Amino acid sequence: MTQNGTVSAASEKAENAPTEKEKEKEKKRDDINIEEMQFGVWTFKVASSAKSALEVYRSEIKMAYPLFLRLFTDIYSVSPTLFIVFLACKLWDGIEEALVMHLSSSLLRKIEAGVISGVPDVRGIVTSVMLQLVCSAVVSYMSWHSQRALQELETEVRRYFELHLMKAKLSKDLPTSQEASSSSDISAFQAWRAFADVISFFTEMFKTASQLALIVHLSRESGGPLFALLCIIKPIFSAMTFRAWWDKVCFGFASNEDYRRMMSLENLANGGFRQDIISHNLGAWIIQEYQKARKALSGISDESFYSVYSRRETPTYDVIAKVLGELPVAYCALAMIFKPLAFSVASISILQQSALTLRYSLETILSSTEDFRGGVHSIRRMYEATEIMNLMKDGHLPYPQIDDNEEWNGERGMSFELKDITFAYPGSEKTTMALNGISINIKAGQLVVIVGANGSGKSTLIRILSRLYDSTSGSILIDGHPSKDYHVEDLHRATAILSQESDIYPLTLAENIGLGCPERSNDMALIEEAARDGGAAEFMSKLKDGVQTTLNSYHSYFHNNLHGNRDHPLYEEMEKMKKKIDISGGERQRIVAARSFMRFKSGRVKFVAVDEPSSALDAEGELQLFNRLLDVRKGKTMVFVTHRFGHLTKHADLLICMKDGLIAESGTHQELMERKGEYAKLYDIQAKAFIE
Ligand SMILES: Nc1ncnc2c1ncn2[C@@H]1O[C@H](COP(=O)(O)OP(=O)(O)OP(=O)(O)O)[C@@H](O)[C@H]1O
Repeated sequence: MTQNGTVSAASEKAENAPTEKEKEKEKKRDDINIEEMQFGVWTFKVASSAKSALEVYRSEIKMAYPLFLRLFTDIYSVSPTLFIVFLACKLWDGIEEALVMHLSSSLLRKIEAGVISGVPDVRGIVTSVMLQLVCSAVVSYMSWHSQRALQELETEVRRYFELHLMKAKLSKDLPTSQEASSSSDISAFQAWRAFADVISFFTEMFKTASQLALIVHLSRESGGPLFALLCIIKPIFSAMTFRAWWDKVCFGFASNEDYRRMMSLENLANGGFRQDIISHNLGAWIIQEYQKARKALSGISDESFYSVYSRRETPTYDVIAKVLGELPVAYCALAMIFKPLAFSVASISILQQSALTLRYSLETILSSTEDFRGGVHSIRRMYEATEIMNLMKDGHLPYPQIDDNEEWNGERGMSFELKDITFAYPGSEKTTMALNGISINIKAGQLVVIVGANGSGKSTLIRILSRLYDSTSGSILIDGHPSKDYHVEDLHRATAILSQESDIYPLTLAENIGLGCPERSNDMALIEEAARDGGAAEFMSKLKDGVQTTLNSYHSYFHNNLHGNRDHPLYEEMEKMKKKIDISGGERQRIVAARSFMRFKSGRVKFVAVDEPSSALDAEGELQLFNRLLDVRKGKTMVFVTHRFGHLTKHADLLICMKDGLIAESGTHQELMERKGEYAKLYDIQAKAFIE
């Protein structure tokens, strides 16, 4: 007893002990200070790190390094040549300005010397001019190449990541796709932008370094490093003192009640409430309440939070920054006074220009650190999106276990044994389970009808049987083996789901039906047969393009100067493109039903799950659909979920009546009617509707 107690206490302690991940998260939290500030109607929460800015950058770059390596390797693999050309162009971009300036400076000096001495160095000037011309030609040539390489690489990279992201999305199972953490809105374009931002950041760094080197070189005889320092002092000062929100981790919200009331009233006036405002005469009341709130707000700023946050209370910083910006000029002037021979007008002008360019580059770097961080974050999200692990574990057994063809053509459907099944939807905030202890046996080839009130768990049970979800607890045997042991794809291949949730794909109607059996999706004869079985053939024959009609077809177009020119042939063409073809709800359900009949043509289906697929069908259409489904039931287990079960009761081997996630009753129609319980009640309500 004592021993047991000790063991269980120890294991409980171990269970409650924080994991490495939790510890790391906790440590990160400890490193963050959150400061709350109030600006006008806004409350700001600004996070700052307990670490120094340098430490934060260092750790961010360290963490980003493997990501860069991976991204660069991926992009290199997409197109090595383009990648190298692109990097070479960016490298050139980094030194181009410094080189051009260096050449200009050398030419200017020679010209100046010629002007002063009256004897120009013709050879030197001609060489410098030639060099400058060659350099300009190379700059234009490289810039053209850079643009082309950029566009071509962008197209290639976007296609590559689009495919990767699409593959990742398509391989997610249903529970995983419903997890908030698995839903990523990252697109291939964003991934490219992130790459471009990161590269631009590094290019700008390189540019700054090369300009800095040029300045040190140009002013080497007159205290180069000091001059270089004076050039960068202003942007560094501005970056350190400017209160900008974009490089902060912050969260701001309108906390002033009067302001929020004003905004709600404005939304009421602007939103889609016209009918109520007119019929209830709300106009005057809205204006009166708005004015009241406005008055209460008087004296409190409701400017955008971006501008109130970055506004300075005193001009001190601006004055200091301006003065610091003039330091390079002051330095040149002083140096000229004390060391007149060390300077020429040309070198001063070049130094001035270099100082300005350097300052601009530095400011660009400092203001784009957030873009850089954003880029790293997007790259991380993109790789995470392609690496989500499915929540449902795949099994190792093929399905069906019996591999002789006779069984496939055959006599048996799928059998199910469910024991104590409970299920809650991933992320659901409900306090009750969707299924709450279901035990039931469905024999191979049986026809089962599930009835019950809204929300009683019928569709959920169908989803569990079809292995779209795994149960939270309990066990399911399919053909005698635990369902989790089978390959999920094999089970899905052996299952046909005809559900209220299925809809029309943005493809041709023929493809909509043909995709029930992708291997035979081009077989028009089969598609037409499936269309007849699903009751879709007749209405499709009346469409102008018949089975080749596409609903919700993808269109992308642009126009210019066409508005107000309605007689223009291009306007008519554009309008034609805008027109949409639509079909009724019942016709949609017929196409979806035809898709299921197409699925049966694969000859592999052993389980048919029919979940209320006839809600929009007319009475005749519904009867025909059920009869055609019954006609193909040989070799298949069929489970129907329906509120209108009258047609099916006489065919059903088993009726299940559900209530609050539980099986309230099960048995044959006769047995359940005799019991006079929930099923009998539902049946009588339907029957009475016809008698009375
Ligand atoms: N995707 C989902 N996420 C979270 N909860 C869900 C989801 N789908 C259904 N539920 C909840 O699970 C419970 C069972 O729903 P289910 O759809 O199985 O009921 P049903 O008997 O088929 O209802 P109906 O007759 O209205 O189709 C309900 O409480 C419902 O709100």
